[in-house]
This record gives sequence, structure tokens and C-alpha cells, in this order.
Amino acid sequence: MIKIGVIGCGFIGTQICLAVDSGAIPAEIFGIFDFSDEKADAVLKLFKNLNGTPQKYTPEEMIESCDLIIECASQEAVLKYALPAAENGVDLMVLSVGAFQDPDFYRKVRETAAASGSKVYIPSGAIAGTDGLKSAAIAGLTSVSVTTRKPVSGLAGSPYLIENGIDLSGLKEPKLVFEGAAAEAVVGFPKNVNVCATISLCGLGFEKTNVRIIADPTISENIHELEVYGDFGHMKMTIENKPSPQNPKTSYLAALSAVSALKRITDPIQVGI
Ligand SMILES: NC(=O)C1=CN([C@@H]2O[C@H](COP(=O)(O)OP(=O)(O)OC[C@H]3O[C@@H](n4cnc5c(N)ncnc54)[C@H](OP(=O)(O)O)[C@@H]3O)[C@@H](O)[C@H]2O)C=CC1
Ligand SMILES: O=C([O-])CC(=O)C(=O)O
Repeated sequence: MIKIGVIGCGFIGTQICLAVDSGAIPAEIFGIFDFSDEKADAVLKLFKNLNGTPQKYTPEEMIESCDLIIECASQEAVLKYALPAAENGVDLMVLSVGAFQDPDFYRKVRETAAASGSKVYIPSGAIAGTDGLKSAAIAGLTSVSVTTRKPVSGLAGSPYLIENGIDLSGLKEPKLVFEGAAAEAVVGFPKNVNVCATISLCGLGFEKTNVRIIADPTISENIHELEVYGDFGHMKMTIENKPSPQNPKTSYLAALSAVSALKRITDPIQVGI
């Protein structure tokens, strides 16, 4: 059984731990880490210890002892721990994909993982269509765009809104709050549009992927619309995600995609990759 270390004990980290502890995945949670000891302790209390008994460790200790590190914390955590994991030949799953908008960092992680023989897994997250987009990219793409609509509570506190003095309180109608390249979107909305980073990596890159972010007080879902043109034809995909009960910024599907990726990693048969 592979030994897993989880960085981040919020919504996604908790769901991953529950899925592994249920025995449905041939893996063991070796350790967990969060800035907050209380959050880590709360997750430890949920374990029935069906597949081993996890403990709190530092990320460095988990990198020493685990086969796979799952980052479900923040872009800062990716910047801090992706290279040490790759240097140690440890596989990594990344949810805070926006950290890869820095091309030098992405290149270094890729080269280091290639040299040590480790893998970096990026689940499809809160969006669908990455399979078709990757296939379409083989023949050539002419445009890729993502429109994200979220309730106001899901966007609140984003650095872009604060830096640009955009106040959403009392909003009655949908409002376009950002339009531009994915490279800028994932920095300005680091907890909202990691999906755009994943789409960038599958398609045209961070500079050529167009992003629109709409604050919409009339909806309760996190909605992502993907539109792609290329030699393959035209693709349109809309997903209406239920936000997680614990974190309105994050859709339930994001956690499910991490669990599904874990199932694929540990399964000898790969379907629809
Ligand atoms: N790829 C995708 O499609 C998606 C990606 N995401 C991303 O996945 C990540 C996890 O999401 P979610 O579980 O909802 O987030 P939560 O905010 O619920 O949980 C994240 C936890 O990690 C902690 N944390 C942040 N940075 C660090 C660090 N460097 N070391 C240790 N702990 C840290 C946070 O602490 P604190 O609260 O104190 O910061 C928090 O307790 C987020 O970055 C989110 O933006 C989410 C949805 C979709
Ligand atoms: O969960 C979502 O709908 C999208 C999200 O937060 C992200 O991509 O960071």
C-alpha cells in the first residue's frame, strides 16, 4: 500500500482522508499537516483507522517517509514543498495548481521530477473537459476561454478585489470583476480559479488562456464554462458545482476529483485517461 502525507486539513484534505480511511483505496494515510493543530486534530478524530493510523508530522518528515504527498493547502505550500518532494523522488498531487503559473518554477519541478523518477499529478479538480482539451491540443488550438461565476461569498477577500477596491457588498446583479489572462487570474484569485491553471496546462498555457470571473448574487453554485476552438472542432462545457459546505470557495467536485485521481494512481487499469 502506498503511504500518503496530506498537507492541508481543510475541506479537500478531510475528504481525501475519509476516502482512504474507508478502505476503498489501497493506500494508507501516514501523516497529515496543517498550520492549525486544531484542524489537524479534528481530522485525526474522524479516522476509524481501517488502513493504518495516521499522525501529525511536518511536511519535511512526510517527504522523508511517504510515497505520495498530497497538497491541498495553498499555492504557497506548492512553492515550498513541490521541489523537496521531487528531489526526494516522492510523488506529489497538487490541488493549488495556480502556483504553476510561474514558468521557471514549473520547469524546475518538471526537470527535478524527471531526474528523480517521481510523478506530479494534477487532478481535473472542479472542472470537466480536461480529457477532451488535452486530445484537442495535439492537433492545435486557436482559443481557450474559461468563464467562472461564483456567489459573492465565494469570491470575498480575493487579493484582486482588495487591490482594485472592488466592493461586492450589497451586489444585486451579476458583475464582471475580472477579464484577462489565466496568469493574472490565478494570482488575483488564488483560492477561486485553480481550474484555470489546470486548463492552461492542458491547452494553450497561462498567457493565452482567457479568463472571465463573474460575481453573481443570483446563484448558489460555482459555475465554470469552458470553450475551446481548434483543428478538432469546437467544445463547450458548463459545470454547475455545489460549493462544499465547509468552504464556499471550493466545489465538492474538487475533492471528489482528488479521490478519483488517487483511485486511478493505485489502479492497474486506466480508463479514460
Ligand atoms: N484544482 C482545483 O480545481 C481546485 C483547487 N482548490 C484549491 O485546493 C486547496 C485546498 O482547498 P480546500 O481544502 O477547499 O481549502 P481549505 O481552506 O478548506 O483548507 C486548506 C487548509 O490548508 C491550510 N494551509 C494553507 N497553506 C498551508 C501551508 N503552507 N501549510 C500548512 N497548511 C496550510 C489552511 O490554513 P489557513 O486557513 O490558515 O490558510 C487550511 O486549513 C486550495 O488552495 C484551493 O484553492 C480548490 C478547489 C478547486
Ligand atoms: O472549486 C471551484 O469551483 C474552483 C476553485 O475554487 C478553484 O479552481 O480554485
